[in-house]
Amino acid sequence: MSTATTNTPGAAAPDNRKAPAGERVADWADGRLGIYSLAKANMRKIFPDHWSFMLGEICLYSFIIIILTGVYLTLFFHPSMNEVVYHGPYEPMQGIRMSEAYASTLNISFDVRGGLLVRQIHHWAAVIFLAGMFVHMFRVFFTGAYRKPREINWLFGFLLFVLGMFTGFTGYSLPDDLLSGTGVRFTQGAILSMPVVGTYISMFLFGGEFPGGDIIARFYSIHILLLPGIMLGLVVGHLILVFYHKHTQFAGPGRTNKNVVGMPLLPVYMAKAGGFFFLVFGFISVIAAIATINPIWGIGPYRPDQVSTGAQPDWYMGFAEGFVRVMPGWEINLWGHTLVLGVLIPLVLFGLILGLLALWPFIESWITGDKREHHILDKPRNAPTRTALGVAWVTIYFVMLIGGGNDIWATHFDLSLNAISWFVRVAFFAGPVLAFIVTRRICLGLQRRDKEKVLHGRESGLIKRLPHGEFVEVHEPLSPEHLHKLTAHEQYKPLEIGPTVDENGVERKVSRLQKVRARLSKSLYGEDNQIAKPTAEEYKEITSGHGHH
Ligand code: HEM
Ligand code: HEM
Repeated sequence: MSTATTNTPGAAAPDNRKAPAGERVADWADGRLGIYSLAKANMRKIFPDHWSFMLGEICLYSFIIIILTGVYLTLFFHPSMNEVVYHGPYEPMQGIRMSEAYASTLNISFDVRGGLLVRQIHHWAAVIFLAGMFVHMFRVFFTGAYRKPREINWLFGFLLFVLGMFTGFTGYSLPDDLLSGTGVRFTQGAILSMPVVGTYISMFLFGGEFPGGDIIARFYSIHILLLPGIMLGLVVGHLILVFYHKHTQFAGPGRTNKNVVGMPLLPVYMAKAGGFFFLVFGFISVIAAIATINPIWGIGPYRPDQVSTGAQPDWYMGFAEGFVRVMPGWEINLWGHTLVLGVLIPLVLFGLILGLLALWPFIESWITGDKREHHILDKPRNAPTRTALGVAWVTIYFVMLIGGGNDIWATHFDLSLNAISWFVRVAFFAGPVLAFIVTRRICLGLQRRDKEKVLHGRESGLIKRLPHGEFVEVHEPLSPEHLHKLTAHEQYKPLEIGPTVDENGVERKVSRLQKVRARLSKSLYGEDNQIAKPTAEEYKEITSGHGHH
């Protein structure tokens, strides 16, 4: 601290006694912020390395890019539904009536320096952000990284995914072009289908009858402030928790549930991360510079009496759209009120299917009864039921995405729209079941291959002829490291209810819930769901020469 100095004010200290400038700045900052001890404790934090741990970073960097470009767009975008007549540089729109929001987006695209590029970067980054979150979420799912103690962080992440979807939706609704207006109309239909509260919510949100004059301004506040603000808080919380829990790692020699093997945060990880940020930014900018996204000038301003053909939401909303498109248009009448099941059921299913994923960590730990901490990741093949359930979920998602784009599939592949709707309806039920069975079999097959490798070594491709004429392939033994990786996973033992009568003949009460739990545990994690790992005896027996090629 500066109290140690003997300098009188104004008299410069001799140069050789001065600390380097960097150190003095650091000292100055530390005296006011006290960050030294915090940094010291965390700078050498170890991060394990695996390519799939980059996915969270892609989410982070695309989020930052979205915020940076979003701020630029706010400088020129006018969130107003007031009508104006267009007199800008885009000739085909001359004299056309449109909202100020649409006119200002045309202005951003044609007049503002770098405007079109920034708009495109913002939109492409949003598409990549959500794709990144989707893949990151499934990296976490398939490796079981959501298990204790990371369940809350899974929920934080899940919220980020859902809020990201709605932030994207409010964003692409802002330009008030024909496509975005169609999307808003779709949403109003979904809101109206809610019993009792639907009409009130719609009137409140739109400030009267659709489309009203308020929705763009309201979506604007939600889009640039409310949702990104919450998301920013969640991202910070998410990363603090990643720090606090420490990152998980895949099994390997020397890696246990109690340590982390990897590189220090500073300088190695920070340097990598910094470079990776610019790579992601560069990649998104190149795409934005060469691939048009949302050319709003092509379809004109929104008018409630028109709908554009091939109207598609961004990919992350296609799943919700699919439910509505393929659902039969059922309606029932209850006490003089119409209940639009054709929209209400899709709305409920949308929430249910997403909710199931959010709650999965809790459901799984309830079924397995596993309350231990897990810092070593599972290989997807070693948790066949979980992997198969995840693939079944993804299958529903993508089947519904096909449903959401049924018109595009029909026009591009010359197919009947009805045939596609029927395909999606059948696939909604059959697809996940099929995906579950096939995935589980593949996982078990891979487990069998791992066992085979452990016991008989790696196929070398060398064919040898034995003295009695038989041809055999030479198998090479695995390295100890490889052997460790293939055998480190633990195998679940399903929950047992145990004897219901004790040695004195007293019956123990077992609730129906406990029975269901034990049955689920057995059918999901029982013997049929895993290939027993080779035992040390088996390994010794085979590698000692008998039967070994
Ligand atoms: C704005 C969106 C998100 C950002 C910026 C983000 C960022 C990150 C980062 C940088 C990591 C550490 C590196 C890695 O494992 O990839 C991480 C880990 C994690 N993320 Fe996310 N994430 C986001 C969304 C999600 C979502 C949607 C989920 C799941 C629903 C999720 C769940 C997790 C979990 C459980 C971990 C800990 C994993 C472990 O330690 O192995 N995150 N996240
Ligand atoms: C997760 C966060 C966000 C997502 C997913 C997102 C997504 C989008 C999308 C898809 C659009 C439509 C772009 C187009 O015209 O083609 C948009 C528009 C817009 N966004 Fe965002 N955005 C996010 C955050 C922000 C933030 C933080 C700001 C400002 C601080 C912002 C400002 C704007 C503005 C002003 C527009 C209208 C201009 C235009 O459409 O070109 N956004 N956003």
